[in-house]
Amino acid sequence: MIEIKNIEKYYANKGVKSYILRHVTTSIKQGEFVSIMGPSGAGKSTLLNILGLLEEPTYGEYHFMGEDVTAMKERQRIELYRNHIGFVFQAYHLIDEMTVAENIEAPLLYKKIPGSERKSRIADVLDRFNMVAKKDLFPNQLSGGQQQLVGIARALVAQPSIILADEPTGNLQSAQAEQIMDLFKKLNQEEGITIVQVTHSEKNAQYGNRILTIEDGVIKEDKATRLE
Ligand SMILES: Nc1ncnc2c1ncn2[C@@H]1O[C@H](COP(=O)(O)OP(=O)(O)OP(=O)(O)O)[C@@H](O)[C@H]1O
Repeated sequence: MIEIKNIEKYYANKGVKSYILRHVTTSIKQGEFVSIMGPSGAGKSTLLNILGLLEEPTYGEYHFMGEDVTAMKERQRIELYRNHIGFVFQAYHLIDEMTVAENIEAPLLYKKIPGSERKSRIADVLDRFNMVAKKDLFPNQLSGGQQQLVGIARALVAQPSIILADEPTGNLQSAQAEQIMDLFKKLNQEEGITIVQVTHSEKNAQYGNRILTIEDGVIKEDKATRLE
């Protein structure tokens, strides 16, 4: 599903290049649940953003679902993102002026899904996440865990092939974090949705099947998680 080869990313400042990622080569198959770990500043979010088509690498090849992303025009990349990628952010990134239902609806409007289908898809995810009673509330009327559930519902409603999550439980208390991780595991195991998350938590990483460790922009280790 994902193949990256020799990805490099640097920022040039006054002629001096600071490398964020160097020679990153890996592949992720459909149905995997991968955790990206490593010290602060190692380049984890940068890699996730590149995988999620939110940032471009300076060099290297990226094939997403068989398509050469680096050769694409911006419009094509946006289209690919809308059709296949659900991104979940640590700080939720919900729109404060929109209700829960409206936030969840937003990606469907971009995809030009007709009104009746939008309604039924929103009803489905609200039901599934036990949030029907909260649908007309605004994000600031919800707990952090509930806001992240809305963030995940918004990512899922567009029926993505992959969910990319950047420290999805970073702002949550442990009980809420466990609920989110259980949900990811279920989505992965029961619905076959590919998941890639950045996490600082070894415990969260164990929910997945593989851990990629990045240090100083380089993949240091690529191993399977403990079998349960
Ligand atoms: N626009 C930019 N210009 C210059 N440097 C940048 C820019 N964006 C990110 N960086 C640098 O890239 C490095 C890697 O950042 P990144 O957010 O990918 O790390 P991370 O491993 O996710 O860290 P954390 O765990 O703290 O979130 C950091 O040192 C950061 O300062």
